[in-house]
Amino acid sequence: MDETEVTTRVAPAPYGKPTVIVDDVHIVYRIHGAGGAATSPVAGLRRMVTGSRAPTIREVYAVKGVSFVAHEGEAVGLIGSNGSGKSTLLRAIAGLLPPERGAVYTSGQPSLLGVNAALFNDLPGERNALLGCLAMGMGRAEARALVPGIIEYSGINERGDFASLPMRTYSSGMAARLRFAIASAKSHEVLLIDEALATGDAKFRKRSEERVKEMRDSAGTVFLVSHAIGSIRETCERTIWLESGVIRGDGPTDEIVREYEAFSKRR
Ligand SMILES: Nc1ncnc2c1ncn2[C@@H]1O[C@H](COP(=O)(O)OP(=O)(O)OP(=O)(O)O)[C@@H](O)[C@H]1O
Repeated sequence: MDETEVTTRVAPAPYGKPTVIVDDVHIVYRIHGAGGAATSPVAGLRRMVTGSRAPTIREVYAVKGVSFVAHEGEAVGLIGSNGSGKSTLLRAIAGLLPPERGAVYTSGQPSLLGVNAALFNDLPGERNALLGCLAMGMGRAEARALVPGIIEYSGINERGDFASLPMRTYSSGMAARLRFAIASAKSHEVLLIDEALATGDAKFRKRSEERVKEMRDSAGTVFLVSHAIGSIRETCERTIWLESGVIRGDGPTDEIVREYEAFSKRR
């Protein structure tokens, strides 16, 4: 494929109604006080001579005119090189980053499950599970009833009673498992998962892949950002490939992954 060509082969699958519409979205980060390129000694000297001031805002154009539609019952993989804009796009879908141009329309409030999902390090896992359920809008009785199942599903107690110990005593994999278990205790219309499964071991990855499929099958829409191409293949029948903030491919996972892998080998 020509490097500038964009592949769009979304099969007319029997999906439900659109849940996420991303319409020509552009995202720009502005870093205040970054000084721009004029921080070199020569630029500094020029500023001394001319009396000009250093620019204080630097812009990073992270997403450049991205458009697509996702539907009920779809699991969509997001792949691409480091810094290609995957997390930025996910945060924009979650409503956490306002687009510079274009718009995102979603049915309901999407839930973003990321590596940084807010859990409290000084509180035990079981307390975090309760708070997580309350934060997702559940009543106290419902949340309490779900906690044992969450702990069981996360598997954090497989090597002792870790649920009653502060989260800071957990390995990063255990924390990731608990985070995923909390998020998946509720069914989401749109669930956005950013590398959250990556630190789990093989057994947990298998289990979380099954859970993603269940959510997709119960008419949710799941987006999965991952460098673990195996997980993308396993859970997503559609994949969007981003490169430098632009969609390079959007279609059946097998085809898009093949093109991405060929591209990665050429680099
Ligand atoms: N908070 C921020 N402020 C400024 N620039 C940012 C910020 N977050 C990301 N960027 C920049 O935006 C671009 C896209 O980053 P993003 O994290 O979305 O990429 P990614 O595809 O998720 O990368 P990775 O695979 O490494 O996680 C990069 O150039 C990055 O440096």
